[in-house]
Amino acid sequence: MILSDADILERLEAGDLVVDPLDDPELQIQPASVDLRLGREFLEFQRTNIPCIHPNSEDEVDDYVTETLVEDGDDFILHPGDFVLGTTHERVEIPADLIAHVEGRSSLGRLAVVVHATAGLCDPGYRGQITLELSNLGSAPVALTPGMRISQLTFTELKTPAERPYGSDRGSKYQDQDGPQASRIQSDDEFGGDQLERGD
Ligand SMILES: Nc1ccn([C@H]2C[C@H](O)[C@@H](COP(=O)(O)OP(=O)(O)OP(=O)(O)O)O2)c(=O)n1
Repeated sequence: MILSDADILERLEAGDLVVDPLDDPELQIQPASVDLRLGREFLEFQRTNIPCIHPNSEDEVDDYVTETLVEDGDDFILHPGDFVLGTTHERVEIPADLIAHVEGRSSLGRLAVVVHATAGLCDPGYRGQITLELSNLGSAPVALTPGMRISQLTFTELKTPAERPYGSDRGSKYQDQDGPQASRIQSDDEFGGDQLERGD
């Protein structure tokens, strides 16, 4: 079951679902979603000196990105073909019996701005800001202004609460992230590895 505006408000008031700060609930709470605003930090991949990003490399992906902080009154210009990481201004806490989906807003989609290139799921138990995978599929640069409503979160109730919510497990490498977080895929190995053995 997907939560409606009334359900979302009820869960926010109960305090187990958190969207913080929610400065303008009337504007941000939509019929079945919550609009989230763009934060001011961005991570961009350096285009030089990267031989290849290898998930099994010892190098952290953080070594390959540069951070930009957009000052008050400034915009971040997303050029055609660019891919950058941004962040929601809001921090969320998803209770164990809900899963949240990060969706783009139609108004930005119509400008060819995609908010999550692939991953758009916030696990039950997840806490933190949400890293946005921003790309511009169009042919015109688009100005992104910190504070603009950039994405929306929908919430689906699980049949039963997760037994091992995000954060209780040995993975959970993005729990409590603050600002855009580059991929930590390299730490997959220490959590059991994703490689097949010969004969698998
Ligand atoms: N666009 C997104 C999608 C997800 N998340 C956050 C919320 C998720 O609960 C958490 C982990 O997402 P995934 O499970 O998709 O990521 P991984 O499987 O790579 O990480 P892990 O091994 O930690 O589960 O990251 C985010 O910040 N931005």
